[in-house]
Amino acid sequence: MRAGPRPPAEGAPASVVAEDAGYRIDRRDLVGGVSFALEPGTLTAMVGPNGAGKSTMLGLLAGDLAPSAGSVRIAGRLPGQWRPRELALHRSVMLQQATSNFGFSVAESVGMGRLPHDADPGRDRAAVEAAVAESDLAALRDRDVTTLSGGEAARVAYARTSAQQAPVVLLDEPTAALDLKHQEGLLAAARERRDEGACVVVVLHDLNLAARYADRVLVFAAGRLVADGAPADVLTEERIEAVYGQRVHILRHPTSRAPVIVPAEEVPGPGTPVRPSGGETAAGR
Ligand SMILES: Nc1ncnc2c1ncn2[C@@H]1O[C@H](COP(=O)(O)OP(=O)(O)OP(=O)(O)O)[C@@H](O)[C@H]1O
Repeated sequence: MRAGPRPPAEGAPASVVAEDAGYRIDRRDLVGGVSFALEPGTLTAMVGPNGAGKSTMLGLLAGDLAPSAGSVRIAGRLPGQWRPRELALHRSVMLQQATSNFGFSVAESVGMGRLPHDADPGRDRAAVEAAVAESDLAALRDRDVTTLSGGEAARVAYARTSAQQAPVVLLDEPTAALDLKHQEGLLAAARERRDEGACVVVVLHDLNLAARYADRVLVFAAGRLVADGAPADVLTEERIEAVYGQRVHILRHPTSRAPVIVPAEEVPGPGTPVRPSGGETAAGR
């Protein structure tokens, strides 16, 4: 059994609240006028085109960036009201560029997620073992982290976040480097954290993963929150085209009925002969 976050008490404050939050650099609003409240026991996906402000928003939620307008509260408190270790116990963050800790093994690197906790060898070991198993890292546990592939390193970064067992879990494109099976595994693990009562926020580019795993989708465009709601309500053909400039069709997943988003443009199928644009083929010469 994991000793994860407990379900919230009745009347507990929302896990994270952004109120008219903004972040400005060089007279440009990277994020502006964003408001939402995320409850414990929910999994929220933040989606939107490159440069829309998702990572900046995650940095604000984490308390790593100070808003230049409005406010962001974690469990009712402003970031400045947390001591660093307390904050690390309360929220875990997986950044987009997870760095490798030179000279450490996979198990040691995952164990770093336990640093904010009071050392309790039994509990720490159990948390690390659970996180190693959850991210399918048993066969790699003694490997030097600097020798890992990109996807393996991302799984270690997620496992470290998971071992932290924080009630707020913030993940920035955690599946970007992962193969199909490990993408599903990671989001299923994130959903388990949600079921244990955590507030999970995940930045995703894959709208199909967002549609299948998220309870709620926040769509960002040009630093603004342009849609907020259940995946089927938010991920419509019109909105995706407007936000991404890409025409899509929305199909339905055969079992879950979740939206399945596919680009509208045809591409040649695998059996389609590729004709040379002109002149002779190499074989015909
Ligand atoms: N330190 C900075 N100085 C200037 N501009 C920045 C800085 N950090 C981010 N930006 C810009 O702010 C915008 C939002 O960046 P952000 O990383 O939040 O976007 P994103 O939605 O996460 O994008 P992606 O999907 O490409 O990861 C981008 O245009 C980016 O170039």
